[in-house]
Amino acid sequence: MEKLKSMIPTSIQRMISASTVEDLPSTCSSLVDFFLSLDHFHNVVKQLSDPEMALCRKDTVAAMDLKRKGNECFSGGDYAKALSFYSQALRFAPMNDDNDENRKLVATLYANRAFSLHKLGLLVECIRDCDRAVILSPCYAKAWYKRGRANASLQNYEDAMHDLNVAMNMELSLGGKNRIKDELEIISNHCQGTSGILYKCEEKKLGPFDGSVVNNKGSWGTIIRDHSLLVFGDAARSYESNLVTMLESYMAVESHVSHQIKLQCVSTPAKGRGMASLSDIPRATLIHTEEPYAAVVLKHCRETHCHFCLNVLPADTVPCPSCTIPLYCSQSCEGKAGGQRSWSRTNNNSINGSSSANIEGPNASTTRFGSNSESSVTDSNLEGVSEHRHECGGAHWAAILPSEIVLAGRVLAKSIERRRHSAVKPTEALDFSQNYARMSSDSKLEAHIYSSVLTYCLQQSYGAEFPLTEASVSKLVVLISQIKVNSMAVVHIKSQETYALQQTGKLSLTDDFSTNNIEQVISLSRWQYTLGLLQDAGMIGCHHFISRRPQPSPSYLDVYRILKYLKLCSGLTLAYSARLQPYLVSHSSASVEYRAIAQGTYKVRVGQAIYSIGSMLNHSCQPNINAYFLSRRLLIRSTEFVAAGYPLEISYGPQVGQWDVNKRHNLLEEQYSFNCQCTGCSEINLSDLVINAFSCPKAKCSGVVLGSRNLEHGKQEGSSSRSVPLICRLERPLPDDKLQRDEINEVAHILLHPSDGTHRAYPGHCLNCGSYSDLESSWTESTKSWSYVKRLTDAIISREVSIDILSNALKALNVLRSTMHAYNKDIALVCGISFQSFKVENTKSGESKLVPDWVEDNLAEAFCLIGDFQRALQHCKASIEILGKLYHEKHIVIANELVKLSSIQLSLGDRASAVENINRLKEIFSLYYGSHAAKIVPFLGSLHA
Ligand SMILES: C[S@@+](CC[C@H](N)C(=O)[O-])C[C@H]1O[C@@H](n2cnc3c(N)ncnc32)[C@H](O)[C@@H]1O
Repeated sequence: MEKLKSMIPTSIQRMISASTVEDLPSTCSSLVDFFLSLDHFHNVVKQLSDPEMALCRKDTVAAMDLKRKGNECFSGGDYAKALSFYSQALRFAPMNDDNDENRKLVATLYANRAFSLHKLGLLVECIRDCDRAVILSPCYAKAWYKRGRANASLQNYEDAMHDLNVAMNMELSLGGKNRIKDELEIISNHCQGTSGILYKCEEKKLGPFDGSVVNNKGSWGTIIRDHSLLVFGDAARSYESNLVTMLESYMAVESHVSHQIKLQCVSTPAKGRGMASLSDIPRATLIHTEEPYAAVVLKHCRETHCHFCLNVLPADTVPCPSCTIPLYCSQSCEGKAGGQRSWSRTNNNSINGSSSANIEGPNASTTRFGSNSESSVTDSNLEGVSEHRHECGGAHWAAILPSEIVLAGRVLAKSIERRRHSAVKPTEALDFSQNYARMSSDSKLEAHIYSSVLTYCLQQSYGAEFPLTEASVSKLVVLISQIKVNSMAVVHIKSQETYALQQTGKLSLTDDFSTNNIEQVISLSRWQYTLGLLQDAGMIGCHHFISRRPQPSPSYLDVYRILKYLKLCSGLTLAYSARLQPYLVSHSSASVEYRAIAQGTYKVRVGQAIYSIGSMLNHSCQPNINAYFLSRRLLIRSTEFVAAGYPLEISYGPQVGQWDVNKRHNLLEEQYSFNCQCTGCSEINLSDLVINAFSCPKAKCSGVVLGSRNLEHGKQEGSSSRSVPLICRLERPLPDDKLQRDEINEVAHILLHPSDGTHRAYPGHCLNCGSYSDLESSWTESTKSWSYVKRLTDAIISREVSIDILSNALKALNVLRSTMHAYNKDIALVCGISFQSFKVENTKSGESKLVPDWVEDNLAEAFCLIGDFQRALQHCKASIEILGKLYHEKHIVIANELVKLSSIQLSLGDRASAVENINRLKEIFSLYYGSHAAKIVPFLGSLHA
């Protein structure tokens, strides 16, 4: 694209740079004329849209080669790698209905993958792959046999007997028949011996990593099907009861949208249209939910998240039938996304009157065990329109162009298809605002280029319905600018935890164990399975796991790696960390202490989507509603009481307390091209005053010393025609502290009306007592101190925290405390804030990338890492205290800190305080997520003292 851009004549570039929406017909016309006469343009679009030149075409040779590699790995015992090769092979394998050879190849690949999944203990996934294999090849004995084995391990004896009987009938070899007979006998004996309820696995036959339950004590196993979890024994019971308790405790909070709440579109001069409710809304009310008009997975999640529902992919991914790019979590999602050609939808599973009529077909609404996504994606959003069909068939433009351009293509394709189906005008559903005039020259030019290219690509699917004319290109330019303003990032919540291991004061954990590939293999059921395994079988499970690793004698480091590898959910980790301790001590030369510290949640952007109502919500740096997502479904919940008619506003990212007003404005201007007019920005509030402020040099004075930057904002506000704003809004009382409301009001008055009073706000002077502070030297000192903090950050990231680095950081903290104001946000971060906030950086390719804004670089974290939980506790408390001043007391940031605090308290055996904090954090999580808190923050259910 860069080359194409550089070839555009300067005159056209200038014209585009100065254009408004009204000029688009002429700018697009000039550009289209130029492109049509340019060979390079024709080459580019041909490469992008011609299926014959596509890089993502199906390829039998590649599929066969990958299958061979998979077989080699399987024979060599590397099942994780084998799984990965078979999945790759499936992506390349042609899946057209009319070719028996292709059908056979795909069936074999699913069956082979099922064998690998079985070896890895992923039984539910194994069954799903067997289902797929028998749909394609109903007489495939191997697939029936493997499904029978997996069903037996899951205690589905009836299904297991049925599958094995079918396999027996189809198996041709005598040896094979005998093996199946043996299996049938074992199952039948177990069923008789246990009345078909209790199944004692024989470790010899069904070893832990032969895909069966490690349960050599003969204890109970449980499967919680509706949550797609596989938990065994005590783990299952405790998980189940926690889940029930959690769900019960949230019953009080409604779990569906209140019918009384009717939203209406309102308009204000400052922000344009927005949404408000016709009636009062109590806090924590679910106000609205909706499926996207169109959505797209972000590029960095393509290999890890379902391209339709956006959930994390399981190990048994389903590829697109017609190209090699999209991956789905199930055939149901694949069917909804709608590639060009799919396998026949007939269910061939009625062989021998099969009772296992659970074979997943795209028409089936759920699989037997349910996939995490199935239940959350409704059919109502489909309206007969498939999202991927126009991109499919082998052309790779959708894989190359930036996500927001692909999203624009999807929106347009949907409107064309809707028109085909119901005579709706293509523009009718797209009544969104745009900010074209405020876009930078570069963005305008890029929008023009991408629109021309996309028009050409879409033309391949829609021909005369979307011809390559300036009208089409201009429509797309507007659409792209609408998407820039109105699309929402689909964000999923993740939890995180730190493992702490102490060995003679210094911690040195260089993690050479690459988890990346394996992580993709591990699904939730696998974590739970292994967790159940560890808990149920105690250390035996751990031994088994470790014995699979190359090291002859497992050490504490192995356990650390395993925990990291498994990414166990923090609460449960806490629960069984005590069990690991004796193991760790007995297996390492030095005394080792192990603790797990829950770190709360952080957000990950997985997709970009357009919502009919959600995209109309305006922004506020002090939002009164929370937007969150289940799969790709948007949910809106009030986080405070909102009076009828009062605007409902989400945060597009920045919030009061997180950044000062200037930073917030810059970000909103850069990313969304508007100048924020929210209440949080038009009022002066405590956190904006102190967030970057210095302390008063006079002892015992808690006044604020502002730098010139803080004052600049005040002057800006003062120069506007606004009157002195009310500082303390009714619904948001400031914390009752030394800095009283009167004082804030007074400061605001001074800032906004400098000539009115006797006081003047000068940089470097305390607003309370007027004492002068040398900000120049404060800056120098604090800059030096930050460098020590930075070193601590690096040490934590590399897991190499030494006493020296830590003590220097502590000294730096003291300096910072004496120069910066007590409520300075950065000090809170140093003290112990652990939430990871992410900012979006735009790379050169125009694709957004997530980078950590502030990693867990703090003292509480560092003290956890070296095992000094007492001091970690102090710093964590200090952090919460400061954050309490900057945010309102029920802010999600506080909840995240409380997770860590209660986790440390549990580690220290202070149960009473932990319970108090756990209750506080649960209250906050339920305010933000209501009845979905248990689903979104799964560790809540198990975080109990
Ligand atoms: C997603 S749209 C919201 C709906 C939009 N107001 C409309 O009329 O269609 C985002 C746009 O609304 C306006 N907007 C939203 N929040 C704002 C705020 N806090 N201050 C000023 N303008 C805002 C900006 O023009 C922004 O580009």
